[in-house]
Formats: sequence, structure tokens, C-alpha cells
Amino acid sequence: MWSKSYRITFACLNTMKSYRYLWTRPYSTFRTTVDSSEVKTFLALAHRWWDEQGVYAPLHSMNDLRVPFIRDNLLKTVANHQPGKPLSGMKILDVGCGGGLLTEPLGRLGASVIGIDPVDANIKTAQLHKSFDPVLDKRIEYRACSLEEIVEETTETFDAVIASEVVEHVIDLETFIQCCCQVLKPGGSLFITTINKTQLSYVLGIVFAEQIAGIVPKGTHTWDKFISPEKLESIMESNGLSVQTVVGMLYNPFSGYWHWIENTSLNYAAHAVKQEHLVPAEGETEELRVQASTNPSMHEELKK
Ligand SMILES: CC(C)=CCC/C(C)=C/CC/C(C)=C/CC/C(C)=C/CC/C(C)=C/CC/C(C)=C/CC/C(C)=C/CC/C(C)=C/CC/C(C)=C/CC/C(C)=C/Cc1cc(C(=O)O)cc(O)c1O
Ligand SMILES: C[S@@+](CC[C@H](N)C(=O)[O-])C[C@H]1O[C@@H](n2cnc3c(N)ncnc32)[C@H](O)[C@@H]1O
Ligand SMILES: [Mg+2]
Repeated sequence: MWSKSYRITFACLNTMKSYRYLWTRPYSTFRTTVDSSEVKTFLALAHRWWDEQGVYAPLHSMNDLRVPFIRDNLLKTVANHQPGKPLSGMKILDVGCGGGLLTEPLGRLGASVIGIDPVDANIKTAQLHKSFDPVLDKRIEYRACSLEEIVEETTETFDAVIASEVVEHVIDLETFIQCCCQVLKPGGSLFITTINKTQLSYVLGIVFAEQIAGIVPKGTHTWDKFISPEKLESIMESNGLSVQTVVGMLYNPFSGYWHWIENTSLNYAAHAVKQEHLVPAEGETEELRVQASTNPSMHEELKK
């Protein structure tokens, strides 16, 4: 009898504990941005990242554009930099790093980079590859986890967050961008490359690139998940990011090279900067601070 009521009490306490856990956990535990079907797709190709002629060849050659894009935009924010290691002293989070194709060149430029990916096998490939270079081995840390897990551990930590060819694979893009913003330091940079949601991107990006030319494996992309630069900009701006640049990228399947173009109907790159916190000026009244939080021009006045 005693043991039965003990068991019931124990069960009740446990249930209450889990509810308390549910109530007190941050929202991010429940809103995942990871789509399990995407995980399956990337898992099957995890051993192919470093094959420069293989399925990820366009990502290898995209480095010709995206590495200078990230480097040059980051260097606009610093006065002095070490020759040869221009990004030294910077902390970068590479979200959805895959096998580390972009993480490694950023480490070589001197940055301390954390590469995260929800696919464990991708992280194993990335870890093995960087282990061949002792310099990179020190500068890069890889972790098999989601962005939401990083947000639970740390905020306002990184000078730059990068999500290259990732956002078209996530679920709940709003939460994903919100998390990117949370881990950025004020004044830090968010870099995104992705595919626009246009009729042209359906024809060239899915029908041509996947079904006809086999540039990308069949089933890699879902047109519904593509995002227009306008929508992406609006999500970024509503999360306190100020969009600096949006520029088109065109892949030439004959040469295997990428080119910058003005037109963003297919692939594009975006750079946004997290707005600085509003620092209350000395002697500033509460009323002024409230006004400033709703009026950007007042914000500028207070900064003077
Ligand atoms: C409006 C517009 C952008 C039109 C483009 C259409 C077109 C055919 C343009 C012709 C070029 C032209 C006249 C451009 C004018 C601007 C200009 C003067 C540019 C400068 C010079 C230049 C660009 C010369 C190139 C000329 C040329 C011969 C171009 C090739 C033409 C052609 C057929 C283009 C289409 C390219 C193509 C197939 C695009 C596919 C789009 C797409 C979304 C591909 C995905 C690529 C990708 C991100 C691969 C990496 C990847 C990713 C993933 C993943 O999971 O995300 C997985 C993988 O395995 C991957 O490999
Ligand atoms: C096309 S690959 C890009 C890899 C790398 N950024 C590059 O450009 O070389 C997309 C990567 O995003 C990862 N990914 C998918 N969903 C994700 C999510 N919700 N959060 C973070 N990464 C994700 C995949 O596992 C995959 O490694
Ligand atoms: Mg993609």
C-alpha cells in the first residue's frame, strides 16, 4: 500500500518536475530550425565535402567570391590589421559549416572560428580535415549541434556569424535569424548566401541544376524554402540588423566559376550589421530614453 502511494507521489512529482522544466526552458528548446529530412540528405554525402570535383564543387569555387566578401566587409570595421592574418582577433561562428569548406579559409585569415552543424558526420569530416593543418587545428573548433543550442549557452559573443548556403535548408527562418542576431556582438556582422525564390531559380536551380545537368544532387533543394532578398532583409531588419549589401552571384556551369552580378534573381549574398545598444547619455531622462527607443532620429541625436 505504502509503496503504491509512494510510487504515485513519485510519479506526480516527476510529472511536475518535467512541467517546471517545460515552463522554465527558453523557447529555443521547442523551436528547432533543423529539418530532419535535410539531415538525412546531408548525412548521405558527408564523406564528399573535400572532393573538389564532386557534388560540392560549386561550394569550393564559391570561396573565390565569399571569402573576399566576408574578409573585406569585416575589415571595414577595424582600423588596423596584421598583414597575412587580417582577421586575427575576430571570433566567427560558421553556422551549418558542413565539412568546413568556408571555415578553413576564414581560419587561415587569422580568425578564431567555431563551426557548427547538426549533422554529426559532417563535423567528423571537418575535424579530420583541419587536423592535417596544425595552425587551423588551433584556430578552429567544430561542434555537432544546432544554433539554438549555442544561443542557450552564449549571447553577444561573435564578431561575425556566417550562414552560407544554409538558410534554404532550415525550418522557421525567423527563429534562425533571431538566433544569429542573439549570438552576435553589437556592431557584429551577419553574412548570408542563399538562393532567391523566383521562377528562374526554379527552372535553373532545380530543373536544370538538379534534373538535367546534375550540378547538384537531385532533391537537394525545395523551391518552397527559397527566400527572396526582400523577405530576408525584412526579417533581418526586424531583428535589429541593418542591411549593408545584397549582391547577386551567377554560377557558370561550363567554367565552374562564380561571378558577381547585380541581378539577384538566382543566388545572392547579403551582409548585415547588428545595431549597437542604445547607451543612455549622462543626465538623460527616462522620458528621453523611451522616446529614443521608438524614434531613430532621436537615437542619433542622443549619440552626439
Ligand atoms: C537574371 C539572371 C541572373 C540570369 C541568369 C541567367 C543566365 C543564363 C545568364 C547568362 C549570363 C549573363 C548574360 C549574365 C549577365 C550578367 C553578366 C554580364 C555577368 C558577368 C559575366 C558572366 C556571369 C558570365 C557567365 C556567362 C555564362 C556562360 C553563364 C552560364 C549560363 C547559365 C546556364 C547559367 C545558369 C547557372 C546555373 C545552372 C545556376 C543554377 C542556379 C543554382 C541555384 C545553383 C545552385 C548552385 C549551388 C549553390 C551549388 C552548391 C551546392 C549546394 C548544395 C546545397 O545543399 O545547398 C549542395 C550541393 O551539392 C552543392 O553543390
Ligand atoms: C549546402 S551545405 C553548406 C555548407 C557550408 N556552409 C559551405 O558552404 O560549405 C548546408 C549545411 O547546412 C546544414 N544545416 C541544415 N539545416 C541546418 C540548420 N537548421 N542549422 C544549421 N545548419 C543546418 C547542413 O547539415 C549542411 O551541412
Ligand atoms: Mg542549398
